[in-house]
Amino acid sequence: MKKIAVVGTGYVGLVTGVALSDIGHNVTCIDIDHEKVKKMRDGESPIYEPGLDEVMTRNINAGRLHFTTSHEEGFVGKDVAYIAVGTPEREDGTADLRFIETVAKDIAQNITEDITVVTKSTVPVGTNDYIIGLIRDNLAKDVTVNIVSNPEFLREGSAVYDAFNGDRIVVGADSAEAGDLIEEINKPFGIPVYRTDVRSAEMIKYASNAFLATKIGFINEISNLCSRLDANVEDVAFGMGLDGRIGNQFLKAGIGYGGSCFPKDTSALVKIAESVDYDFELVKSVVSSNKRQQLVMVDKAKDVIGGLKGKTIALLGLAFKPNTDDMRESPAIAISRELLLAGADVKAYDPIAAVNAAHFMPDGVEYVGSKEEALSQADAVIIVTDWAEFKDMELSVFETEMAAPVVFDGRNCYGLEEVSRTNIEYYSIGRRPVVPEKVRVAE
Ligand SMILES: NC(=O)C1=CN([C@@H]2O[C@H](COP(=O)(O)OP(=O)(O)OC[C@H]3O[C@@H](n4cnc5c(N)ncnc54)[C@H](O)[C@@H]3O)[C@@H](O)[C@H]2O)C=CC1
Ligand SMILES: O=C(O)[C@H]1O[C@H](OP(=O)(O)OP(=O)(O)OC[C@H]2O[C@@H](n3ccc(=O)[nH]c3=O)[C@H](O)[C@@H]2O)[C@H](O)[C@@H](O)[C@@H]1O
Repeated sequence: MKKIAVVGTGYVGLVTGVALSDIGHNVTCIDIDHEKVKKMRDGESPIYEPGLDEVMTRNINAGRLHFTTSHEEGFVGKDVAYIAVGTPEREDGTADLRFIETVAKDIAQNITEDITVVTKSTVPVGTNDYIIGLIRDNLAKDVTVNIVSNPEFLREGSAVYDAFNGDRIVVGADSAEAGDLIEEINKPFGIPVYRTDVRSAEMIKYASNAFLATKIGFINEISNLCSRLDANVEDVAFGMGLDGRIGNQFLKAGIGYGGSCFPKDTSALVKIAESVDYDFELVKSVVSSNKRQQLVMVDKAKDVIGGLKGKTIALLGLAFKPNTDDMRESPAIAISRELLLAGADVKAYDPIAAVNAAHFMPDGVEYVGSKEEALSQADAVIIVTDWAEFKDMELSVFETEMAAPVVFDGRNCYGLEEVSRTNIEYYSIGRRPVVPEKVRVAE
């Protein structure tokens, strides 16, 4: 059992702290946000993440999980300090290391004995070298500090599951002793540990996210061809995925990826490349392809319903993916902006993310409390997020609530056969449209 501090209690820090306490370590999570810390002390997670409250409460009650806003208190007597603060995108696309730098100085000023610092945050190659220098230069006491890069691969919405069932744990260390310590700490997870040097570990994180983003971007481009060539992207992806070299994951075509990581990490990788005079053309085109993809359903709606001015468009789902309240870089933002710009009224519903959404979405969007309310009086609906509430609902809801249901499904939630048995005019990603007989006749 080790004594561990985790700095930053966002999606990564909180889940890391909770998981490390669950395997027996004594963990103190530090955050500067007093509101968050108050909630967490009461066993309430400040983020929506399935299963998190339960594991959190279990470990608080067992006396292994603590929360504080005080760096002084948080670092005292710790063997290890994990850094899990944000590294958001700057205006120019580079990663903003401000929060990391502050934490490095806080660590230097407050540690009382030898410590290993572990960087969980996603940081450009070379950052760990810079951070350890910053810590050593600012030390208040004569102690030894080592650094380990331990990038995180969890997905939002399944973060707790991923923490206990990841494919690998990457430990990048230039000091064998520090690497051994972090490997030992993680042993109870039973997840394979891959040891490498610090810089390679930093690159593994960016390369993994950029690769997954490329895979999504690729199938999205294929879906746009399928639409034009009357092929079915779901069948194409399935057929491709049967090849073990390709694999069937991350081949779901849709309205582009969003979230706090793929967009910022692809931009940062382009900038990392530029910093060493390399033009990373492939990732640059993934970034621009994704921006275009986020608007494919809006473009389709413009064509199909004859312009958007004065039309009411319902949005089902706002979060960038289901099972999260995270709105960062959600396609819903670009979609709403474009709809409003074209003169449409936008009525939006999300089962969980609506409160958060208001901070990210353009002004002028009306938020409603149910899918029925969003659909009633709408001229058309765009499905943005594939929440189970939408995927599993009876299609008759569209017919009951809308006078003439026109559905633009950005997540391919429904089978074409099933839709064909209804009166819904239906457009999805990379599949043929379904237009009921009476609409065709009227046209
Ligand atoms: N969100 C995700 O799914 C994943 C994120 N990552 C990476 O992990 C890092 C963290 O991401 P998130 O958890 O999404 O961030 P977040 O933005 O949700 O949380 C960051 C937290 O750090 C706190 N904080 C900021 N400065 C602090 C300081 N000086 N002392 C203590 N607390 C401080 C903030 O109050 C906030 O609660 C980023 O580098 C991100 O790229 C990596 C894998 C998955
Ligand atoms: O670095 C990170 O923050 C994390 O980024 C992603 O996780 P996350 O963004 O939480 O969610 P994903 O499930 O990867 O989905 C990202 C976006 O891609 C979209 N997506 C995903 C898969 C797919 O086949 N098609 C597709 O359009 C989703 O709808 C969503 O908008 C990675 O999957 C994690 O491994 C990584 O740790």
